[in-house]
Amino acid sequence: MSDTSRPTEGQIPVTVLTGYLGSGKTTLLNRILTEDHGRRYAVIVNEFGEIGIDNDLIVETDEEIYEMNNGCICCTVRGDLVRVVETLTKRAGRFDAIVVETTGLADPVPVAQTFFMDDDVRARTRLDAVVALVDAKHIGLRLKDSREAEDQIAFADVVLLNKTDLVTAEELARVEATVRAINPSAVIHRTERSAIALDRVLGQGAFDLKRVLDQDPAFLEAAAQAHDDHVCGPDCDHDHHHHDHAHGHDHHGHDHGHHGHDHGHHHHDQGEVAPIHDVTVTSVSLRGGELDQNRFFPWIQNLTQTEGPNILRLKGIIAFKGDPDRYVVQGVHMIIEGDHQRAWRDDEPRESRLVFIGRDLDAARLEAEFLSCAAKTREATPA
Ligand SMILES: Nc1nc2c(ncn2[C@@H]2O[C@H](COP(=O)(O)OP(=O)(O)OP(=O)(O)O)[C@@H](O)[C@H]2O)c(=O)[nH]1
Repeated sequence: MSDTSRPTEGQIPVTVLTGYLGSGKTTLLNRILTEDHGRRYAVIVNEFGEIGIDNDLIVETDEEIYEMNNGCICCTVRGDLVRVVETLTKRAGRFDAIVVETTGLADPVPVAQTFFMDDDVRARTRLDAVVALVDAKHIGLRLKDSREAEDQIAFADVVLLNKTDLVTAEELARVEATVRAINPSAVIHRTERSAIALDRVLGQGAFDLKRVLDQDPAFLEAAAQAHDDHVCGPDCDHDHHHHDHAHGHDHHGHDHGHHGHDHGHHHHDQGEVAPIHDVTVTSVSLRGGELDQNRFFPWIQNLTQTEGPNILRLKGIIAFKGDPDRYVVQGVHMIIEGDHQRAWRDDEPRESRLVFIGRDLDAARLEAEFLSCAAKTREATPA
């Protein structure tokens, strides 16, 4: 391990959680926030769909949670990340460590660089480990169509090979061999529902700057360069080393209702620079009032069976008419699950929110069908 990555007294350890959409990051985060480990975590969450569902899916906690929704953590809001971390480090003593949950489409490299690009941040924090969640069931598909999925695994210090319940032993062995081929040095743990002794994930001292520099000698230079433009502006080409995927889809097209994703990765608007994300992925955010469960469930089940391959992720908080509890629905491709969460509070509107993230999403159709699940308001009384 190099000197630069050696922990020194007073540096706050930072764990970066990465992994593709729906791989189990929030599930792990919730374990970190609820298990009785005697440590306090400050959490920074960056999400992709824009109507703030992720924050609602994190367990209620006394820990400090910072939501960053105005773009993707690995590019446009990196300056914000520096500021949040700076703020946190000034409050050192109130927590023991920082956990950063990135969006499923983020490249962990620029997020990691953040902890080296600013002198203050660098002096006060220590990147402990980049932990990648891998969805054992869907990673095969993802590696075919998404560069991000591979980059996330390649850069990880610790990999949780998750959702082992959804694959056979043979499939799992194949997936593990694939992960190993992408990243020969990561520690790999097999998990179900992200269940793991947290001391195998946190406090690892696993981020190895020397290994990173061996693979990418420009890592720290790129970090310094990123510091110059700080908010990673349009000319941000600091570290897009292997983001060479083509784009060309109109990913504004699905901007819908209450802001579709509009993701904020529009480096290409300025010309030459390749986008650092898979811009064929878009999101559709929907809002409505109370829904009728007899309409909603058949619709969403049918939709995920027919459109599943294009739906990378769906998440929703639904208000069913007559139901005192919030209902959370989540899906990854054709696998969908739902559960009651907690009672609606008197001071919150009984509103239903649903976000789809995927490819070729038909926003108009999704919205029309979603709205047609609305619970009927009181029958009109005949005059
Ligand atoms: N069957 C099964 N489902 C899992 C497992 N781990 C997580 N899930 C489910 O997969 C879905 C996605 O899990 P999350 O923890 O929200 O995934 P995430 O990586 O935070 O998702 P994004 O924030 O959208 O990228 C949820 O419905 C989880 O309950 C697992 O090991 N097995």
